[in-house]
Amino acid sequence: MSGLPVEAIQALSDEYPKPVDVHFQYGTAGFRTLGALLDSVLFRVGILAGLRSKKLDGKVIGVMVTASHNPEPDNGVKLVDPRGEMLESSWEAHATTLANAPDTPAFLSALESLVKATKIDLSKPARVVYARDTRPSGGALVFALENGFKAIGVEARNAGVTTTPILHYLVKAMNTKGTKDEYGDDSEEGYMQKLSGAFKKLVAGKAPITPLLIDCANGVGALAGAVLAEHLGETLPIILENGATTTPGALNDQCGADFVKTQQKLPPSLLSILKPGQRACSLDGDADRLIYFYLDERSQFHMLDGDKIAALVAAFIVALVKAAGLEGKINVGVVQTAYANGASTKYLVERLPVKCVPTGVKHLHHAAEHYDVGVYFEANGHGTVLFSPETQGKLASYQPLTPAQSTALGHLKNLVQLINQTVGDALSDMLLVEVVLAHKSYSAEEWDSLYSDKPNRLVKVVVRDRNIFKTEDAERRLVSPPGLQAKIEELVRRYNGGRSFVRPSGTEDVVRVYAEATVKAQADELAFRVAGLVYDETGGDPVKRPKEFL
Ligand SMILES: CC(=O)N[C@H]1[C@@H](OP(=O)(O)O)O[C@H](CO)[C@@H](O)[C@@H]1O
Ligand SMILES: [Mg+2]
Repeated sequence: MSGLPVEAIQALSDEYPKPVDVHFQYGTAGFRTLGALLDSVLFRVGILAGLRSKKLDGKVIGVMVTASHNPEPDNGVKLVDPRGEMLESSWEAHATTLANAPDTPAFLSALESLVKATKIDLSKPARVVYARDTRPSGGALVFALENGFKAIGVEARNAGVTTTPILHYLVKAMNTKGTKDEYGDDSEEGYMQKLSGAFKKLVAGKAPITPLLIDCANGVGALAGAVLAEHLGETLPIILENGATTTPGALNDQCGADFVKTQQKLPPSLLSILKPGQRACSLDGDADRLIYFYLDERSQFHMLDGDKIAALVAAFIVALVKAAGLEGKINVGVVQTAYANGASTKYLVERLPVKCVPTGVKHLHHAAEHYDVGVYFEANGHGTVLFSPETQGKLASYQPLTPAQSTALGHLKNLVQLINQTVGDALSDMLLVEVVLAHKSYSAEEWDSLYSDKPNRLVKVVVRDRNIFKTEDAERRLVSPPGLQAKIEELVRRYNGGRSFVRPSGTEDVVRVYAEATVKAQADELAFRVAGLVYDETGGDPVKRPKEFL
């Protein structure tokens, strides 16, 4: 026997039976499904988090209970590793195995195997910090999680109802506390002070900033946003809309970053509120995604997505590095996915190194770590800027030669404080955007004019088995089913400025088709042609063929 507290686990585990006929999978976003199905998963994740901490010598592990931009009845849970990054991938498989054990004896034996296989010393301490978003199912799920902690013996800290990025911040702050690399005070107040303090220094002496409207997706971003607004005071006047509400079903409904990005339109609740020319942004349900937008003088809606944020920010940092006299000593690079708008990629490659990686924050984050300063954003608004430890060291020891160099160096150092180094963070990214706009005296419209988005269309195709779809070249080409890629290319050639790719979703049981063309109607047509091709070539039922497919 490995020394697991079998009796304690057994007694509690019987209270959380695994629902039959449900297969759980720890995917890119952790476990995510209907909140009502997740009790057993949360209990088991409580134990898993304890074991992960023991494995890492008692370092603090984070647990976040959220389903992000999903509809309100969904919920989910993901683990955060000690530096504030996402769970190591080999443990994703362990999580899946534990969650699917059919009953308590099977669960116990899966635990025994895990402890043995990963050589966990159970006498080590276990420390975890956990939080949840505003979903109604969150309270009961946290209770199940806490029972998991109890069963294995975890020193657990409840961070309450907060954003995903704040939870990541807390994990890193707790693990670096008292060291020379202390990330910040390990409290929400510490997070607020760190961000607002850096922001105030960065905009000192700039023209007053006009009010920014924030659509909080009726979620937890409203709570953190209100605290942040107090810290910022007049330096950034904030108007919070779609705040945390108890209205059932309101979360992410007709609002939030995912709504704006996928619908490419204004949340209806802002129709009578947003004025032409005013800057606005949307957060998602756990405040780790950010999309900006504005109405022009004809009240036309314009969206500034993750690609536009990357372009704005990367160019700004490159200019600062140059102004500080660090050109050639600190290299800035950008990481995107195939979903990045072709116009953004064109804009960026003319200015700095750009890498394309498979979808999923994990891939972007790791690739960004290879640059001195790595800017990464998914088109959907999730991203951040990473300053490597060596770069931070260089900034600390560098001796500027002129006052102008000294000013630029100061800005770079403050950016390191402003930008969440653990994960994409809508509030931190929003402050970053506001800093750049203030420095460049840009309106939203001027920012938008850096480049014009190519018209594009994203379509979902329900197929018999999405596992037959295999890709290469950062998901831009299909290698399986055989022959399909050549047919897609044949279609793409017929469209002016055409680009299209097909990949299986990692979060939904669908295949996604993306298409771009010079003209919007052509982008739509190409997307629906490729969708039709994919459907027909993989045995889609002609009777159920969606009528918009061409
Ligand atoms: C086209 C798209 O937006 N895909 C999203 C979506 O992944 P899929 O694998 O495409 O389902 O969810 C991921 C997790 O939230 C996010 O990282 C990604 O950008
Ligand atoms: Mg999110």
